[in-house]
Amino acid sequence: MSKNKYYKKVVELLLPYKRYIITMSLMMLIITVGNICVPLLQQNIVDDGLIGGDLKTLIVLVLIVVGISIITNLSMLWQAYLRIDLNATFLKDKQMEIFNHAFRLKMDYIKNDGLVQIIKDAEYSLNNISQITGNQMSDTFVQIFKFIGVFIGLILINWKLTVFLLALVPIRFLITSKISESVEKYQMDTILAQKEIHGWEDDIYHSATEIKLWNLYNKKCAEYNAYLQKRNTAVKKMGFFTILGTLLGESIQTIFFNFLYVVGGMLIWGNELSLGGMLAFVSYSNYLMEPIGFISDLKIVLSEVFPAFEVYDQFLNCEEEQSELQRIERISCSKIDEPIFKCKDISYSFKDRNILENLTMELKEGDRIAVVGENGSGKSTFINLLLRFYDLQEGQITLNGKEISEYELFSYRDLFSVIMQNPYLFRGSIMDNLTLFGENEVDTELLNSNLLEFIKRLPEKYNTDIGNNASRISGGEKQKIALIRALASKSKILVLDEPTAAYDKKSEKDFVELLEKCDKKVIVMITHEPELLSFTNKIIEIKDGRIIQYNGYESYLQMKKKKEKEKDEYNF
Ligand SMILES: Nc1ncnc2c1ncn2[C@@H]1O[C@H](COP(=O)(O)OP(=O)(O)OP(=O)(O)O)[C@@H](O)[C@H]1O
Repeated sequence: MSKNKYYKKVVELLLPYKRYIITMSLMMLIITVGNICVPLLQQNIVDDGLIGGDLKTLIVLVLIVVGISIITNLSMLWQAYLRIDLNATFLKDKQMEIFNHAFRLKMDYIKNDGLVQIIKDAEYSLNNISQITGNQMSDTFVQIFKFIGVFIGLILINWKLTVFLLALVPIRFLITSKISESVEKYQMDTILAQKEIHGWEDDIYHSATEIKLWNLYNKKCAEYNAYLQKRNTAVKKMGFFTILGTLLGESIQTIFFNFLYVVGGMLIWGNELSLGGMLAFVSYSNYLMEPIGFISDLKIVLSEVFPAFEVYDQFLNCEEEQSELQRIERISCSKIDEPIFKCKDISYSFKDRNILENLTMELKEGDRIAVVGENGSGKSTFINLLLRFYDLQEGQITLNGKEISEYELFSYRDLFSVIMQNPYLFRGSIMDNLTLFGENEVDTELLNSNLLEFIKRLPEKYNTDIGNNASRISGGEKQKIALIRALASKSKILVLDEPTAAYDKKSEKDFVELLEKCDKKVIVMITHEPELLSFTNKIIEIKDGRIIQYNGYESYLQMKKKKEKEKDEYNF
């Protein structure tokens, strides 16, 4: 992004908060007027009051100065409150933006980086970006107004001294401009190092058990140390250059400030300036120096913000599954009662590796389909295409005659109830998970099913708190709750990926009994369990990217036996 684009971005980001900015500017205007008046009054206090010996004038002038100070301080307080409010509101709005966007991202991004890392990276950039509504930034606006006020005041006292002081501005700007280039570079290094840490942490948080089992604690500590070291090196360099910029600027300022006495003395001796004027000028020149410092340091602050824009923009540019416009334009699936899916010549590959080739098949009411195949043959890939987690690369899938991409995504997904290989249960009670916190109605028949027998043995029954990621119940119990949750939903199609992997034999039988009674119009399951295969009326085997279809378990078994016999004969 070019520098101009960065500045445009700052304006774009602040535009929705213009009411805050206008009110804050009004406050600043009051402060500015105060800053113009006070040095002039100060000059009169010394010249007319102190040196002129007029007590009444002195008291009146002092009271006016005190009054102005009270008004400007109250304005500052109100302005500071608005600034805090703006910063908090900006952060909240942007965090919601991150959450909304992250959850709508295409599955590819989520599978590659993991949602935790995506959100953490974006939030880290946001924290840097939020400096544009933070203290330094809005203080800089205060300082700009202050600068204008004090500048006018000082010009009125003596323009020659003011011009001398202003010669400082280009020198200070040149220094910060050079320094900010280094700050920007090291800020980008810091963000990239932090991204690596987020990815690493995401992996570590999911592998606590393995780390203990394999005694990897020391190794992982060393890895963490190396990552933190890398980030800290960048942070330290960035911090060093930031301070260097400020210190160099302040040193130049001090030199100018001291030489002010020399120039001022010459003007007093030449009768171009009164002593009161000189004293007022010196004390208020500090008010001019402060804004100059602030404004030039702003460049350094922005050089910390700009690299964060880059990373945040990359996040925002990641494609969503469905845009708002698509949501409105697409057809709703809510009226579909009898779904018929036709898959025609579907091919799918990861990079250059073909997974599925010219897959053609049909799913319709009454189908009880098992998808079988070796590990890595593409069973989950097919399910992901059906659920629109992956975009089709070749071929088409139609639902009741229309391409599935023509349907509105959320209502399309409502057609399905899915149990993934490793289902996730939310933190809460068993009942919370069965009803999805009140979203789902679970009828008594399902609640009384044999599969939920285990709940009766729990002291708190359905109110049992299952802990984080169902850590307080067993793997089989978790799968059972996930199944009942799926069966309770009003969806038409049930998709199951190895649904009984953690079941005992009896539970498998209970499971099949339950499926026999369920009202789902289509059931698709990835399984190799004979008990489940015998329940199905169609078996689809994925082999070398292609599919072989069998009309039920019997024909599948016969074909398997035939092939084994042929193999034996060949070997013999
Ligand atoms: N995001 C990905 N990037 C690259 N390759 C992938 C990705 N996801 C899956 N694959 C590969 O695609 C192949 C098919 O994966 P898929 O998960 O569909 O297999 P599967 O038949 O469901 O396997 P399993 O029975 O082991 O669950 C695998 O070899 C896998 O390594």
